[in-house]
Amino acid sequence: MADPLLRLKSVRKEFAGGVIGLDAIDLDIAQGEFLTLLGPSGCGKTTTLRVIAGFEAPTGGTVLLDGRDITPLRPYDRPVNTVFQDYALFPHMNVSENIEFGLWLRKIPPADRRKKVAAALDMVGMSDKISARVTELSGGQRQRVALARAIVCEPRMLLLDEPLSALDAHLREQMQVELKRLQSGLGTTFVMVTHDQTEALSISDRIVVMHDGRIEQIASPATLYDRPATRFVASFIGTMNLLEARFAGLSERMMKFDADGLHLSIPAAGEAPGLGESRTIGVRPEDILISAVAGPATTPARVANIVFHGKALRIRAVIGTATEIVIDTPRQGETSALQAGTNIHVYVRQDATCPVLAA
Ligand SMILES: Nc1ncnc2c1ncn2[C@@H]1O[C@H](COP(=O)(O)OP(=O)(O)OP(=O)(O)O)[C@@H](O)[C@H]1O
Repeated sequence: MADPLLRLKSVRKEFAGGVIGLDAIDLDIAQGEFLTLLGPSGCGKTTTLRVIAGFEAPTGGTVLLDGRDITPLRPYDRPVNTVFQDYALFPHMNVSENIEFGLWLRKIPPADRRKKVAAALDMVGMSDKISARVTELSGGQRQRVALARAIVCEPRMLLLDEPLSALDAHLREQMQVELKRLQSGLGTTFVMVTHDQTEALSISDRIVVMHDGRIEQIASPATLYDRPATRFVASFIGTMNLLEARFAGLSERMMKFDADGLHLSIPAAGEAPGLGESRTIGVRPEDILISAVAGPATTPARVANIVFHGKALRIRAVIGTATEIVIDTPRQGETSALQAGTNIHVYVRQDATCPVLAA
């Protein structure tokens, strides 16, 4: 990436008692991107955000903004603003006063303050609530006021810590769309923390998957889904069959693998393993297809159980010696007649992207 807006260079955070919050993180964030920090509880997402904001001083490494070392700067001296999980609005102030507060601190003249407050409220669709008390607002409305307050000072970067976690599922989905629209409209760099992979996949330009204070992979949502680099990422993003497969030879630039009878075909890249050598290969449940009849590429399987998922069925089946696989199949015709114990034939979709996974 040429000249990132923000660069974390070997950033390390060791807390009192020797807990490693961040273990030498390197991360470049581009101007104007929507970047999400994703990972399980305790992986270091919030610590990363707090280090960028300046609330937490790293115990090693540097934070650069536009190439300038901002590591020693206090939060309020950074052109960065944070939207907190609980919104942190001032309950004794009305909507307009909440939004205006930061402008007042920066000694912006009253007429300009009013204009900026009106523009920020307009951006979040809350112009009609300018004089409302924040205690009278719904969760979604408070979230919008918190966003307006954060963008009104035109930060270079907006940091969002689980900003939608207090909202119910329906409103959350609606706010995801609004957040993305707001970010593209402003062209401001957004860095968001979430542990919700669906949210991360639907909203982000790039996702940083974290695990144990380290970065496992940084990629676009589609790349993370199609080509997870490690077992951790593969099992964290969506559902993935992690199959131990033996290399069975090269054919027409494809590497053939056998996973307990299931045939896998992967474009040859790099050095091929030795014959019989084993690799972990990821196969998405929707890439395993069911056939009523046996064919040269199919593998016999026995249905173990079926879970109804609305328009799809999730089938657990057993192949080979005792390998369990998960299959997602549309609910239609013959599949709706399947039940536990049914013998079926399965094969992997030809155009499936089956990543070879690192440990
Ligand atoms: N102030 C602190 N003192 C000691 N340890 C801390 C402190 N803050 C965070 N940690 C530890 O650092 C690690 C990373 O914490 P962090 O809050 O960044 O994780 P997270 O990914 O944001 O988790 P969550 O999704 O639960 O908020 C955890 O092991 C946590 O217990």
